Amino acid sequence: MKVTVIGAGSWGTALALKSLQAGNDTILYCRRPEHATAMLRYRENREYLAGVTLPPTLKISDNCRQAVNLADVILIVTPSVYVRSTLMEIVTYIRESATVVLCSKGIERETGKRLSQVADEILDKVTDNIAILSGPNHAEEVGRNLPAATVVAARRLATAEVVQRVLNSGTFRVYVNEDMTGVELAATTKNIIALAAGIADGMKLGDNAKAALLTRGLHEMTKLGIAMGARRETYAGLAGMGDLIATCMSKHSRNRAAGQKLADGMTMDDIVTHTNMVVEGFFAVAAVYEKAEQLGVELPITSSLYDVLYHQKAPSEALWSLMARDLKDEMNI
Ligand SMILES: NC(=O)C1=CN([C@@H]2O[C@H](COP(=O)(O)OP(=O)(O)OC[C@H]3O[C@@H](n4cnc5c(N)ncnc54)[C@H](O)[C@@H]3O)[C@@H](O)[C@H]2O)C=CC1
Ligand SMILES: O=C(CO)COP(=O)(O)O
Repeated sequence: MKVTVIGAGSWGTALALKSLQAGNDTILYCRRPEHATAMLRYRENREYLAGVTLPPTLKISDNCRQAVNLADVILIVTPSVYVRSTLMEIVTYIRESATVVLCSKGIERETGKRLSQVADEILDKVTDNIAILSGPNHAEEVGRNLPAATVVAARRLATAEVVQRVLNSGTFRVYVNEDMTGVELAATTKNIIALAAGIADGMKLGDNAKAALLTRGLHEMTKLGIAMGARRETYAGLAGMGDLIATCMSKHSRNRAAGQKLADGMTMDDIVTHTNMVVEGFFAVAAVYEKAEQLGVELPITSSLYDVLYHQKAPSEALWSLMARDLKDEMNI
């Protein structure tokens, strides 16, 4: 198959390598010509995935039309805030009925739409073969060929199965799932819990507190998912519990690291200024908080983070407010 990856950040680069390994003719499209030139010169993405060699068979291009025009499968791997503008840019070049796979983790803040809904809106006349890819997948490990599993969701199983066959290889096991809503929302909300996990690490709250946070975090993720039409079981899968564990425990997670910096007293603006990498949780907290308010769903951890990020509440104060909430039945949704 001809596969084009849009977005040469760390995850786009790792996915392009997986596609190549699975035997596809693969192009990594890069928006900035100077970044494409550097990757071609060094055969390495020094800016976002240093230390991983890009084989000569991986095509690197800064020509959007050429990269998109002939592709059977297009992976969109930009930060979620750029998914709409990226789709608007490529829509005129996409082949009819091509498969478009959204690999970003987030929802659109302005509209509260899931990324697949944004894609439906923009690609309406071109293709309805739209899929979502998510799972416990840090680019630093996938790019170094360590074994990993992921899940692809689509409205029609056949669409997800195309992507499964295209990306599966000996080191990257691809599952399918028909619950697009659940996979997308789990991918978005686990980043919020990872920020909180980073705060817990930064405050040295211990393993018991972190385990409680992940468990109640998964409950909160599931609660929002069910309110928005997701299946509960998806949250026990790779995109739910799997990615929650990977992101909350990993030294690679930018969201967890950002939480740790919040606990050390840095503000969200300071953190964003000091990194070229995306911290999706920052966008997700605001987008999910607003969505939950509209739906009347109570999300205590998300609301606490909203106060920390947007109302300068001290993380310690947010923690003690969470501990002092009304007593509950664990299983109440
Ligand atoms: N890094 C990882 O391990 C994983 C990341 N993801 C998701 O993939 C998405 C992309 O993340 P990363 O590859 O980590 O990004 P990154 O933080 O490594 O790189 C930032 C990316 O943003 C792009 N960018 C900056 N300004 C842009 C604009 N105006 N328009 C389009 N693109 C622009 C850059 O070219 C670069 O590709 C995110 O939604 C992230 O949550 C998902 C799984 C794993
Ligand atoms: O989604 C990811 C791992 O599955 C990447 O997480 P971070 O953005 O926190 O690094």
